[in-house]
Amino acid sequence: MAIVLGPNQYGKAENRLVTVTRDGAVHTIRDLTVSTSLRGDLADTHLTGDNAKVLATDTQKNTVYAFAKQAPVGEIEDFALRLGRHFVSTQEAITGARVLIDEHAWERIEGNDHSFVQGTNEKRTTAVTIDGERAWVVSGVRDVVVLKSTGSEFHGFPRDEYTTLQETDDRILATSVTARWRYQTPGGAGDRTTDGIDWAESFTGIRRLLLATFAAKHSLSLQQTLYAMGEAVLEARPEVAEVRLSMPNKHHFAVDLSPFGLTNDNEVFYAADRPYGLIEGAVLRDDAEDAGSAWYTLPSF
Ligand SMILES: O=c1[nH]c(=O)c2[nH]c(=O)[nH]c2[nH]1
Repeated sequence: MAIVLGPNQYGKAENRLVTVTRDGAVHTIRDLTVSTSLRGDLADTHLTGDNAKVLATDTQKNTVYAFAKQAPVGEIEDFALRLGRHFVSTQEAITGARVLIDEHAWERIEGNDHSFVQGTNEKRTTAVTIDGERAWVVSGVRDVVVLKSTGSEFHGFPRDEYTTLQETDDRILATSVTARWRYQTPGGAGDRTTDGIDWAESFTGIRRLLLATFAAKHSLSLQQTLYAMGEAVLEARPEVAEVRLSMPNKHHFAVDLSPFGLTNDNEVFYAADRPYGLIEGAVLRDDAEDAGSAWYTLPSF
């Protein structure tokens, strides 16, 4: 029996980066959380503590801030690709990189050039993986809290000795959507670029589709809604190979008001925060190109 080093990566997690761009008096801010991880020939540091091949996580952090100064950050996908390719092309021992970016939404306060409000906790995300010459881009959205007050049923499930849940043909359906979608590489599996995609337009279109489908789909289960949301994206967006969704069922229980001599016709609910059903799944094209390392170590999937 021998003990060997398994897969590993290392980097600086959750660098908080805020940029201000000035166009005269009008300021624009960007607010990102950037995590970098490097992979490669890193056995020495693990086995003997020889750090000759270890680009310090502190250096990785500094690179994030220096890059933000040297060129406009642009779309988070482009920024992540630039960072990942930089590490892989400048460090001989580093053969792969993973860059995660979450973008926090700020809205301008009406009528003011330099004041902003964080109106939602929602984040636009990307997870870029570089492996040698290849790049995968998995973008997404997190913490999109949605609720429909009708158009949701849940019945027909098995009843065993522990089942107490009542069947319902009208309930509140609420969830906090985490979605990630894997982009096809335009030239197929051998293509080293994903640079032909309009990331901002794609993000806006996909987000709109996810919300519109949640709203319009009459739901017999959150699982059915999840599949419909992924299917809608794949039907409309040829640039996407696969969609993965994680959707907690934020239960709303009708309160029993009978002790007070009152009826409750689906009007008064207790919004429970835990436990919650956790519904997760992937929807993909059956001819999707191989995912390679696109999802490897990604949180939640
Ligand atoms: O949409 C639902 N899916 C389930 O799997 C489930 N389980 C449960 O208790 N309620 C629900 N609702």
